[in-house]
Amino acid sequence: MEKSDLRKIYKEKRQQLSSKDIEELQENIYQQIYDLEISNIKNVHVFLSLEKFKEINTNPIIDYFRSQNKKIVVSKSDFTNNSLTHFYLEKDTAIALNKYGIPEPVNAVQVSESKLDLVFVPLLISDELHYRVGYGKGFYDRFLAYCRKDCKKIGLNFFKPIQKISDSNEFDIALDEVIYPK
Ligand SMILES: Nc1nc2c(c(=O)[nH]1)N(C=O)[C@@H](CNc1ccc(C(=O)N[C@@H](CCC(=O)O)C(=O)O)cc1)CN2
Ligand SMILES: Nc1ncnc2c1ncn2[C@@H]1O[C@H](COP(=O)(O)OP(=O)(O)OP(=O)(O)O)[C@@H](O)[C@H]1O
Repeated sequence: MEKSDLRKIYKEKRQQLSSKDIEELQENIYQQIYDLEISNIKNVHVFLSLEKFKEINTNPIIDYFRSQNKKIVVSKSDFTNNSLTHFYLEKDTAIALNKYGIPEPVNAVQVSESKLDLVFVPLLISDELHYRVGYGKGFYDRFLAYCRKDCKKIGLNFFKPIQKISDSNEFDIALDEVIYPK
């Protein structure tokens, strides 16, 4: 199936999840994250959840990596050119919602993509080759292209990958792994 159809279907499927469904699915995903081997990781990039799209709550993920003495990095989105810039999220960093409802850091220290060791990637659906469909603006394809080759890219989703996204293209960067409830 094509990205545009998949985007519609999985946006809708996510909206249909109840709070109870989400709590259970999230817990399963968190447990898999706590089992990751992270001894060589210093800087972890995490997305700050968009409530209107019922994304997984990443706050427990942030708390976990902080408890393991890892530094957290989050992004600000520029919708004029669909690019992301990245900042350290300290315990006292202020967060504000941008006009799309995405939480973003205020007055934080900028970080280059080359410093990132692990990136958690939001997605609507992925396939068995670990390609993904997002909200369709190409933010993450552009961002991941700047990351180091050995930076680990892990997708998070409530839904099991499908067999194949038929129109993946040369810009699409395959993830190393996708965590979904098992
Ligand atoms: N938490 C989180 N942050 C993220 C992403 C994400 O998937 N999740 N993104 C992943 O790439 C980028 C943001 N992508 C977004 C794309 C569209 C809309 C949005 O509100 N779209 C409106 C229509 C907007 C318009 O074009 O005018 C909509 O769908 O209603 C929000 C975020 C960067 N930050
Ligand atoms: N590195 C890039 N350079 C230039 N254009 C790009 C790049 N990556 C993606 N694009 C373009 O961005 C648009 C959206 O890409 P795509 O449909 O793959 O988005 P998506 O992965 O679903 O969205 P997102 O990454 O925002 O969650 C496409 O037209 C694609 O060609």
